[in-house]
Amino acid sequence: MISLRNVNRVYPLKGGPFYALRDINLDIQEGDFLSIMGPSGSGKSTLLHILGLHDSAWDGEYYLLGEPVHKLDKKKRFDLQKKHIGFVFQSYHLLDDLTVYENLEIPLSYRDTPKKDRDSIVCDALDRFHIVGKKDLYPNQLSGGQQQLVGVARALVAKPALILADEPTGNLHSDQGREIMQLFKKLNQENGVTIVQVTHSVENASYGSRVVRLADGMIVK
Ligand SMILES: Nc1ncnc2c1ncn2[C@@H]1O[C@H](COP(=O)(O)OP(=O)(O)OP(=O)(O)O)[C@@H](O)[C@H]1O
Repeated sequence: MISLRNVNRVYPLKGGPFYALRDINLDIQEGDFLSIMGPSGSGKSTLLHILGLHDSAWDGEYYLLGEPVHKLDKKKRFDLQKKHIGFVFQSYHLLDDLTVYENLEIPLSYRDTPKKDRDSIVCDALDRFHIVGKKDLYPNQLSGGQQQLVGVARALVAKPALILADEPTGNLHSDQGREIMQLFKKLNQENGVTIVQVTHSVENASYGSRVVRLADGMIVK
């Protein structure tokens, strides 16, 4: 599903070029549940942003679902992202001027889901995440943990083939955190959704099927 070849992410700093990622070669198969681990500053989030097509200032080759991302223009990358990727990023904020319900509807509108089908899909998601009572509230009327739950619900609502998660349980209570990890595991095992998560937590990594470790921007064995 994903193949990175000799990917570098370099920041031109005053003291000289800084390699946030150096010569990354990585293959991720459909149905993998991969955890990216490593010390702070090792390049985990940088890698996830490249995989998620949020960042384009890298060099090397990136194939996603057979598409050569390194050759695609901005519009094609955006289409690929909207169609196939769900994000659970702590920094990937909900839209503040939309209600919980409207936030959940967005990924469906990107995928041209007919309006008549959207309502039942959004209601199912609200139900599944126990946030039915919050549907008309705005993100700033929710606690941090509730916002994160809505973020997870939004990432999953359009059934993406690939889920990218950056510390997906960061703001959640341990029970809620376990619930999210179990849901990820279920989506992975029963629906074949490919998941890549960045985590510092050995417990969270144990839900996945393999770990890639980064150190100083390089994959270490
Ligand atoms: N805009 C930038 N300009 C310069 N250097 C940057 C920039 N963004 C990130 N870096 C550097 O790239 C390196 C990797 O950062 P990244 O956020 O990917 O680390 P991380 O492994 O996700 O860390 P953490 O676990 O603390 O979130 C860090 O040394 C960081 O300082």
